[in-house]
Amino acid sequence: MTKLSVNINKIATLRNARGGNVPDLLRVATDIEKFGAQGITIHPRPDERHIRYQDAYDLKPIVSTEYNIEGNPMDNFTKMVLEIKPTQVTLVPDAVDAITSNAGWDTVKHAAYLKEIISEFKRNGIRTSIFVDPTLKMIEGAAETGTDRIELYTEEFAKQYSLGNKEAIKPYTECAILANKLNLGINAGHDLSLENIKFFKENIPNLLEVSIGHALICEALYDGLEKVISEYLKKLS
Ligand SMILES: CC(=O)[C@@H](O)[C@H](O)COP(=O)(O)O
Ligand SMILES: NCC(=O)COP(=O)(O)O
Repeated sequence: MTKLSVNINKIATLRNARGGNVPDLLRVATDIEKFGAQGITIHPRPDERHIRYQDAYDLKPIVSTEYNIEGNPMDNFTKMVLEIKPTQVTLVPDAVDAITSNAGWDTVKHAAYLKEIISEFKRNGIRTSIFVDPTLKMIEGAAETGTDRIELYTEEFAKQYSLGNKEAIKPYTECAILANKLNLGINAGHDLSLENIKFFKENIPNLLEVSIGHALICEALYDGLEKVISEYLKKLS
């Protein structure tokens, strides 16, 4: 089974548009879990344009499934994660002003840095995952860092799949096979959707978790969160 972790960044975007507390992020997180999702993901960014650092703290006692916090491990992010101790931290090499995540780690170039920060999170009982492009060299490098898992960056797959190019799954499958050999757990995310998730899952051996936000919230505008989450769960079972 592959776990569904719902990224609630977009709920915070909507809330922040008016400055009040509608929609209530904590209530939505609770409902998402009630509807069967097995995790909640947030990706606070330095400008706090959607998830605020305070949200990350407020969600801790609310999330009863897996709590996944994503971000670039700059000092204030690392301090926050070490205080909150979520189930998992996913390290993403975002630029401060990135509109959204747009690249995985160079796990070879940043090996020493990643090793150090990963061991610090693991010492504190937090599972680690690092965001990577689907290239074998980056998977080998990831294994050297000591991370528990990788998160395959799926934007290119999603883009090609929507154009009808199913061959685009190939590098992801090859990386997953290697990751399995190297005992790395496999997560995936970015632009996954109801349209592409089943095919992606079927081609990735031992896919442990997907984090999905943008498409899922957009789909929920039409069909509602409960129905959409149950459709994802069916496709991931
Ligand atoms: C790590 C990743 O793939 C991103 O999709 C991210 O978590 C979403 O962030 P935004 O909601 O800020 O685009
Ligand atoms: N890690 C990916 C994530 O949390 C959600 O990405 P997206 O579905 O908003 O593209």
